[in-house]
Amino acid sequence: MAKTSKKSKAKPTSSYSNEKSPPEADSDSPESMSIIWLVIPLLVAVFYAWYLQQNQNMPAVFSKLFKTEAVEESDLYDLRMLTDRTMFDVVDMEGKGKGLIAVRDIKQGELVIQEKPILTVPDEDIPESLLSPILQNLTAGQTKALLSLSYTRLKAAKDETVNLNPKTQTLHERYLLAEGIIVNNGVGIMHDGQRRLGVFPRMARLNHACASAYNLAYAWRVDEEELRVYALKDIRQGDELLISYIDSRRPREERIQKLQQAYGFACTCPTCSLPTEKSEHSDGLLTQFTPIYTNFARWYKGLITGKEAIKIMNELWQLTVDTGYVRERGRWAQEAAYVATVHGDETSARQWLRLAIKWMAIETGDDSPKSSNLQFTLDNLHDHPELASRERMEVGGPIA
Ligand SMILES: C[S@@+](CC[C@H](N)C(=O)[O-])C[C@H]1O[C@@H](n2cnc3c(N)ncnc32)[C@H](O)[C@@H]1O
Repeated sequence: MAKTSKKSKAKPTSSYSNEKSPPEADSDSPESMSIIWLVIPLLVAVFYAWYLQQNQNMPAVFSKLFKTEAVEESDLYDLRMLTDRTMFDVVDMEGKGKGLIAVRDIKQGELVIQEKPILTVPDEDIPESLLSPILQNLTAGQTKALLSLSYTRLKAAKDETVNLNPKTQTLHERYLLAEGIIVNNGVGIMHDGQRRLGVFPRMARLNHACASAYNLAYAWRVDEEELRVYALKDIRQGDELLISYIDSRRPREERIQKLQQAYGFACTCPTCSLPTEKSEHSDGLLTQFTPIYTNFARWYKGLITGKEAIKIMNELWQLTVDTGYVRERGRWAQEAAYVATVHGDETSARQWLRLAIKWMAIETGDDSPKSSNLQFTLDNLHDHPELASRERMEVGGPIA
């Protein structure tokens, strides 16, 4: 290459006709050396760019230069494309693999992720006969997205070694790898009235935190068949985006055991990392949720009055303040509104309904069926079929 370019280079014409042309420069001449010094860095740059491309680390703007038609489709699920980087980025987190970090402040109730599953399977044991055909029907991009996700266990036989290289593995090995990934990343959803596990490549990068430490809530939209993830709290730029994989209203030891069992990791979230005394205090509060709610629920059986039920609901609400666990507020306010409605206390019912609408919108979006139903109830309270259907009583509104 160096020689060709040198030969084609225009030489200065001599003004003396009898002057001989200088001999061709050989490869050790200063001219050819300078070209080599240009070519080597160029080759290194091209190789480095190729390497970044292969390892999904290349900034999106440069990656476009290297795209072929085949890569275009798979890039739909490529990590770079999964985030527009205006809200969050995918980064390596110490001890947790990858995770999502807010690249700007995110307001409580903001929609963070909206995503359709790349595959769904029944929420039970996933046999090879069921999964293999599903895997074969995935596009190249979906396969790439699926196989890039994390797993902690593979269903391989005791002495079986599994080739993890997607390019050379057998269909059986592909099944084992995909099964492990689905178990680790699948999200429970409803489809045609059946409980299934869906894989959502963006959502799958969200790490877990317990109790007050997570800042996102997710909701499945049955009609749209897509997952929505909302900010449960205001999130600051640089904070990790976190959801809860389990019901974390239980003592630390139980939470850690459950996460280890189901997802194969020892939780190191801020709630699980509290010093012993603080952790015991936190456990004491978290374990009060269930008995307090059970006490409230006695109203449904007529075992306590509406006034007593609302008093208990206010205790429950106070517990959400004390623990920072706010995940169920929408539903609990809705239940309190129902108590007030049934006892004909319209003023309290409206107060609870407004609170329920606020929290349901934060948790599931203001256009969700749950939010719309609550708004409908508020707008049509007079026509509620159960209005004042039990003894009329001033039950009381929210104290918070
Ligand atoms: C659904 S994936 C989350 C994204 C994952 N970190 C990745 O790199 O793709 C679940 C896995 O993330 C890791 N993980 C999630 N939350 C964690 C936590 N609080 N502490 C330690 N590891 C965690 C565990 O390896 C877990 O099996």
